[in-house]
Amino acid sequence: MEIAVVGVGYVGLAVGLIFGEMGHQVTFYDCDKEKLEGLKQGIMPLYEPGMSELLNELLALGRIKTAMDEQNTYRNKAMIAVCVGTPSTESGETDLTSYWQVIEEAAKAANQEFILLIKSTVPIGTGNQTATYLQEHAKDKSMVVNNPEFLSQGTALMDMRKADRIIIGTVDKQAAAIMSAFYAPLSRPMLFTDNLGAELIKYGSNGFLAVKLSYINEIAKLCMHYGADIKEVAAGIGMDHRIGHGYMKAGCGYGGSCLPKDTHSLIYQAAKQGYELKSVKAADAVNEEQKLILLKQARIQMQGFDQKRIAILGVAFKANTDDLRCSPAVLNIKIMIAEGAEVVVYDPQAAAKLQASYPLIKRCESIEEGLRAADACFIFTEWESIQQLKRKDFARAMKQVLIYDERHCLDKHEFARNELYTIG
Ligand SMILES: NC(=O)c1ccc[n+]([C@@H]2O[C@H](COP(=O)([O-])OP(=O)(O)OC[C@H]3O[C@@H](n4cnc5c(N)ncnc54)[C@H](O)[C@@H]3O)[C@@H](O)[C@H]2O)c1
Ligand SMILES: O=c1ccn([C@@H]2O[C@H](COP(=O)(O)OP(=O)(O)O[C@H]3O[C@H](CO)[C@@H](O)[C@H](O)[C@H]3O)[C@@H](O)[C@H]2O)c(=O)[nH]1
Repeated sequence: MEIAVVGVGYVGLAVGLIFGEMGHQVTFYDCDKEKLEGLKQGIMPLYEPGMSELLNELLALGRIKTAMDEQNTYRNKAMIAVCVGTPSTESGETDLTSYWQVIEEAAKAANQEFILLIKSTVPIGTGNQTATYLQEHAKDKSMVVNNPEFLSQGTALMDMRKADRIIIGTVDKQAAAIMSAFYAPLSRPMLFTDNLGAELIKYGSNGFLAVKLSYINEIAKLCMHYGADIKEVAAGIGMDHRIGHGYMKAGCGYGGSCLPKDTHSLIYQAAKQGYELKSVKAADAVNEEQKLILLKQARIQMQGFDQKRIAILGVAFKANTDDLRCSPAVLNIKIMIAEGAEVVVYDPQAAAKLQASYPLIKRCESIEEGLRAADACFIFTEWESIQQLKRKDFARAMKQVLIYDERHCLDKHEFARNELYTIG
């Protein structure tokens, strides 16, 4: 099938590369032409494990093209996958400017029947509005399918190949049949629903994950009070098959481009229906507090951050990505700098991006260099190389062993009580 993938961010690239791997002809398009120029030469605009290799493999097979204009993007395509960003505004409302721009362009330029595949996360009702718009502006040419994406950054390709479920949201029987055949080679469970159902499944899933994580984070705070170990407590709770072990790692809360944005959007959308979504609001409030628990503790223990050298290990919002969007590390670093700290950052993928936005930050090429002569160390991202660290690695480099491990990376049994602090 000839497919256009519009928006080459974390989702667009994963979608395009997996569709290419499935044997389809993929044309990438983005308003950022630099990204497209790079892609053409096999250069990834972002870091995601396995993508660079797959891109170059598919380029060599001739399955990937890039288009520099709308005509080459939308003409002669049987499917148009919309993967542009849908950020939330201050109020929580979703900004759909990019999304509608793509729909309008597609309606104008498409010259044959196509499936409009909505991969971007869009507010409930957007699929139906899109169908109405395309009915008027691309008559008899289009079928709208909400096919929300559930990949997580860092494992994007595998999450698509081994998806827990593929949701096909459409009222068009022909489109449902096409999508069923399209995804059949992946042999994953499929659920067919209408557009509204698919949109609610996407927001409902992220809302649920946020609630689950904030719940275990609150139990972690109780553990702090009692002196219990949250890792053991979470393991025991998760052994109940109705609860499970996923999304049970307590720490400095959820960041990234999705959970914060999608929970805010869900709360906003519910409020517009006159409904207060109390559980998700509570999860959001817990998450806000969670990000600063250890900073507040450190501020007291260190008698302020002024003129203290603080080593930061990991700034990405999670391991195996270079993404800094809503990263708890960034918020903490900004506060430390404002309070006079000298901040030294190590992150194998995201440090350069951070330094570009905050030139006051010193970037290190190695963990050892970051820890050298530090008064304290904060761990914000569970990179493999950070999880492997031992007490001696800190002891030989730092002024003293004082670690705030926001992600439970280290083995607490190696450290004295006043050397290592965690949330729970
Ligand atoms: N990142 C994730 O893990 C993830 C997972 C599932 C769903 N989603 C959803 O997928 C969508 C994309 O997320 P992302 O993280 O890939 O975003 P991103 O910011 O990484 O990428 C979006 C891309 O769209 C491009 N773009 C913006 N406006 C455009 C336009 N008018 N025409 C062409 N290109 C345009 C941008 O230049 C950018 O390259 C969002 O709706 C998000 O909520 C994201
Ligand atoms: O047990 C856990 C799991 C996650 N997190 C944090 O939660 C945030 C989000 O993590 P994760 O869900 O793994 O990453 P995302 O790439 O943001 O993926 C989420 O958001 C995507 C966009 O909607 C969805 O597609 C995915 O299903 C959903 O997991 C990160 O800050 C993690 O550190 C924890 O603190 N503890």
